[in-house]
Amino acid sequence: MGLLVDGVWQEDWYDTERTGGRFERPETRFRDWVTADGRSGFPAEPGRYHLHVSLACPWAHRTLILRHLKGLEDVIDVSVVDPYMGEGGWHFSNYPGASEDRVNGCRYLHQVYLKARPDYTGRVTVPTLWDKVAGTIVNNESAEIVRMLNSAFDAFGRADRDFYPAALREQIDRVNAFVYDRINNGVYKAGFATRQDAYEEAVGALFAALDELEERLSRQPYLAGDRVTEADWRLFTTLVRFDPVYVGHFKCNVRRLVDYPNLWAYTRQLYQVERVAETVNLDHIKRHYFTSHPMINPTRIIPAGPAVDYSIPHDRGPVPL
Ligand SMILES: N[C@@H](CCC(=O)N[C@@H](CS)C(=O)NCC(=O)O)C(=O)O
Repeated sequence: MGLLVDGVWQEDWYDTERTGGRFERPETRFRDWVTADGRSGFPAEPGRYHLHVSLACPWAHRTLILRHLKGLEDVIDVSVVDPYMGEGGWHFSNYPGASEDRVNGCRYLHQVYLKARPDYTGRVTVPTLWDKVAGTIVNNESAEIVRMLNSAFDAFGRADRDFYPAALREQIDRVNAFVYDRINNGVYKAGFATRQDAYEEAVGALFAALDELEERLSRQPYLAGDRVTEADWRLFTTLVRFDPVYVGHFKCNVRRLVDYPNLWAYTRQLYQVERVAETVNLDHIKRHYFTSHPMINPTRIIPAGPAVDYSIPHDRGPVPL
């Protein structure tokens, strides 16, 4: 666990002392865009871009789901890091489900960052979108990568599927902001808090938000209305980790996902969409969280349960894509 400072790797965790025990997520640094017309300098082309992901990571998981649903598996290839993030940070290995770095042959993800920017200062995170032609990271912000996958590669993928439709953008942006702050990042704010009041603030906001969405999903099928959008996939990757990891490891235990009838059925509904289940690797998910945060789980023991069956039928109907 650590970060790069002026191109040098340092073992260091987030300094929550500075922020009253609160976890504050730093801004991501690589923010260029792949576009269909290439005016950004990064034209969409099959085989040119590569994703470095962790199957454990909810942010990277969003990009894998969009890549799959947009039919881009043969257009954008992927390298998968080992679930254990220890000294040196994320690394590539032959652990089942992980891979080598298929583009640069690096052992550590931080070496990929250094190839892009030799004097880089900042965290070394997944996902990253790598450009093989320019030899650099285009973007390492999942929310933006998801948007690129949704439209920039339409000449090569499922242009008929749109998860950010113009008519719903305002609703999507609004619900994304709420879900990001209170739920996606909310579980991290609870889990990485180092003071009681910071934890209580985060966990209270998290469960108030889940209660609100539980009620919303009793009235409408998806977060932005009648059709599934990126907002749903962004929430899904946190919900699918909730009972196996966040309830215990991040102390988000006021209620479990399975205690929310609508959210639980909705999670199963999204899980059961064509081959989305293949993007969910519970071994990587549990192994990563329980072994990589020794300040939370110093024994690194991975709990045996809970048994959560996402394939149980639900009554919310098939998802129109
Ligand atoms: N804002 C980024 C966050 C990505 C992120 O924090 N990924 C985590 C894994 S779940 C990571 O790589 N953490 C390593 C670190 O913070 O050192 C995004 O959405 O892409």
